[in-house]
Amino acid sequence: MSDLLYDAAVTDRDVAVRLRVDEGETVALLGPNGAGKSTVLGVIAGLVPSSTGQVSVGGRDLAGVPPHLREVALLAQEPLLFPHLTAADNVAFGPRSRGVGRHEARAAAHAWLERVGVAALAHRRPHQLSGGQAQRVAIARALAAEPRLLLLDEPMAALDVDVAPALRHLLRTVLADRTAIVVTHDALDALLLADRVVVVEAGRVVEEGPTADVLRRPRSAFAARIAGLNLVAGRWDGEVVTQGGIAVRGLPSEDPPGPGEQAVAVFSPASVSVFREPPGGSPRNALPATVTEIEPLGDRFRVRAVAGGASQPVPLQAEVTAAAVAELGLVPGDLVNLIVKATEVSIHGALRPTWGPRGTDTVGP
Ligand SMILES: Nc1ncnc2c1ncn2[C@@H]1O[C@H](COP(=O)(O)OP(=O)(O)OP(=O)(O)O)[C@@H](O)[C@H]1O
Repeated sequence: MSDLLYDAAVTDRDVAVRLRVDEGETVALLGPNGAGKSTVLGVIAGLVPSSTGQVSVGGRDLAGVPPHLREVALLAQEPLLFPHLTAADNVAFGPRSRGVGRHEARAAAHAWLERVGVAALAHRRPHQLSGGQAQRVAIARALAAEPRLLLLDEPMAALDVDVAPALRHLLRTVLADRTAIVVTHDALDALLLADRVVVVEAGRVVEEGPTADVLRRPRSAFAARIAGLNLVAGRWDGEVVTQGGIAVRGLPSEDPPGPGEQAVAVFSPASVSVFREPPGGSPRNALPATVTEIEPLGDRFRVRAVAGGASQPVPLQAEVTAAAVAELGLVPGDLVNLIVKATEVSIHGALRPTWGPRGTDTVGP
């Protein structure tokens, strides 16, 4: 069932977008600067007036509904906490404004702070928190309001790279069963947080689809710039093993899969080289595959190939120099070995329901 139906235009910004988010689904909104992503979130949250169209959440038309009555919470890049309130009071603010009693609101605030890992900081004010801690408090505050729809506007953009992985892990857990839209410039965020991707360019939707499909075979210029990743899904057994028996070693991320659990190996085509023969005794991954397509990509070539045979195909791609293509004399149909170092492969536990439950080799719907 659809939870958000959005079909609205903001004429003076030339942003006209149609968007649907189903109950429990997380959609990543991708696009270049100025594409209109924040405008869409602003319209949903009631902060930017739309010129025409309609927005409904849970079947309720939001026309004329003030922001605080929309059951929508917006988490911005900057935590935007109330500076004069403690972390706990910031989080209790939502329940309090819904009429929840002081005692109960405090208890709820502490439970949320606990859940996001900063219960020990409940009495601090925002200026006594690091960027990552403040963003955790902001997540707790957004969730404590019990929104029907959660909007996240590049929630990790303002954070140091070393705190982003832990926060991404937290968001994965938080978003697993929630209706949400996350604006991001990061392919990995889209992959790990979202079921579906909608790409906006110059105020219009140019592409949408299941995250893994869009990232693997992007059709819009923007998606192509951030994506084109190799994704191999399977069972975790010290390496990711597909149903077809392909095994990929790599570095487990902050979300390591448990033994026997579903996992996904992610690596860039640029880290893959193509050989006719497998290099003997090498610690690298060597994936036998059949070349399906060779396309020019600026001064390089993208070699598309399929590993795992016809019954369990795993599409893969390598980005190689023109010299390498010429030297190997590559043509579609050739049998090759795709070589990638384990250190270039990141391994993630497959939490999202779109990954794995059907036991498929490839990531997809
Ligand atoms: N407050 C505003 N008043 C008028 N026009 C605005 C305002 N904010 C943004 N715009 C314009 O609306 C269009 C969409 O901007 P928006 O901020 O929604 O894009 P975005 O995709 O969120 O970009 P970014 O990735 O840079 O945050 C742009 O042309 C922008 O210049």
